[in-house]
Amino acid sequence: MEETPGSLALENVAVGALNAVSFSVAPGEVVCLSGPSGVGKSRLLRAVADIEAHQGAIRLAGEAQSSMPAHQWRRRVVMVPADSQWWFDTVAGHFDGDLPEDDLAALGFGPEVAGWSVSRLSTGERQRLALLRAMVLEPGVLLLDEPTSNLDAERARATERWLLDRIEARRMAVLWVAHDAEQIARVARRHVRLVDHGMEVVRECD
Ligand SMILES: Nc1ncnc2c1ncn2[C@@H]1O[C@H](COP(=O)(O)OP(=O)(O)OP(=O)(O)O)[C@@H](O)[C@H]1O
Repeated sequence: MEETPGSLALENVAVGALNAVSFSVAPGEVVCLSGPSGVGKSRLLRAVADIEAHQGAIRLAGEAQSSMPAHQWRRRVVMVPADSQWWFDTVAGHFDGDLPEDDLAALGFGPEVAGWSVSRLSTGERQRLALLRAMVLEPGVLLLDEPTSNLDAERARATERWLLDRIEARRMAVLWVAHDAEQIARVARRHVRLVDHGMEVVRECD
């Protein structure tokens, strides 16, 4: 398999009912993952994040997941699940240091959001703040599980632009689960569709 230096590579990964999933994602590239409900998209992301048991090889910049302590892998490979978890009372408690104001503004927040109680956040607010929380960690790989699913169309487009801008600037390799064909066409040049027990590459441009 062709592998760009620094890329995320999956080779014959098997998790749950999925088998033989092989592809790679270059730094700064977004690859979309789609497929019917229950096919295993979230489980595949969890396998890449090293939080779900799986078979096959997963490498980042040539280093195997299996050769690295999990906490070290998870510093470099960060997942934003569809339902984010929050542990502290306030938004600020989940960030080291100040929340970056330009990112907050791009996501539709003012600086006061830092002091907000997590319990008051709407689903869409939680979703956007979970994306920011992951982004400020500056991982090498970002795993996004339907990152705009709880947002209205206008906010979804603004969040999508912010994500693409930061992904390109920080050269992250990104796996992005999406259902909307128009969003997939906007954000990714490559699209991997998971099907019963495996995968097919739907679209690949140079
Ligand atoms: N820990 C687990 N053990 C056994 N089966 C599981 C586990 N987690 C998920 N599953 C099952 O594996 C299948 C794939 O789940 P997954 O959450 O990856 O689907 P998905 O493709 O992300 O679906 P959706 O689009 O609905 O979110 C489902 O049938 C689910 O019930």
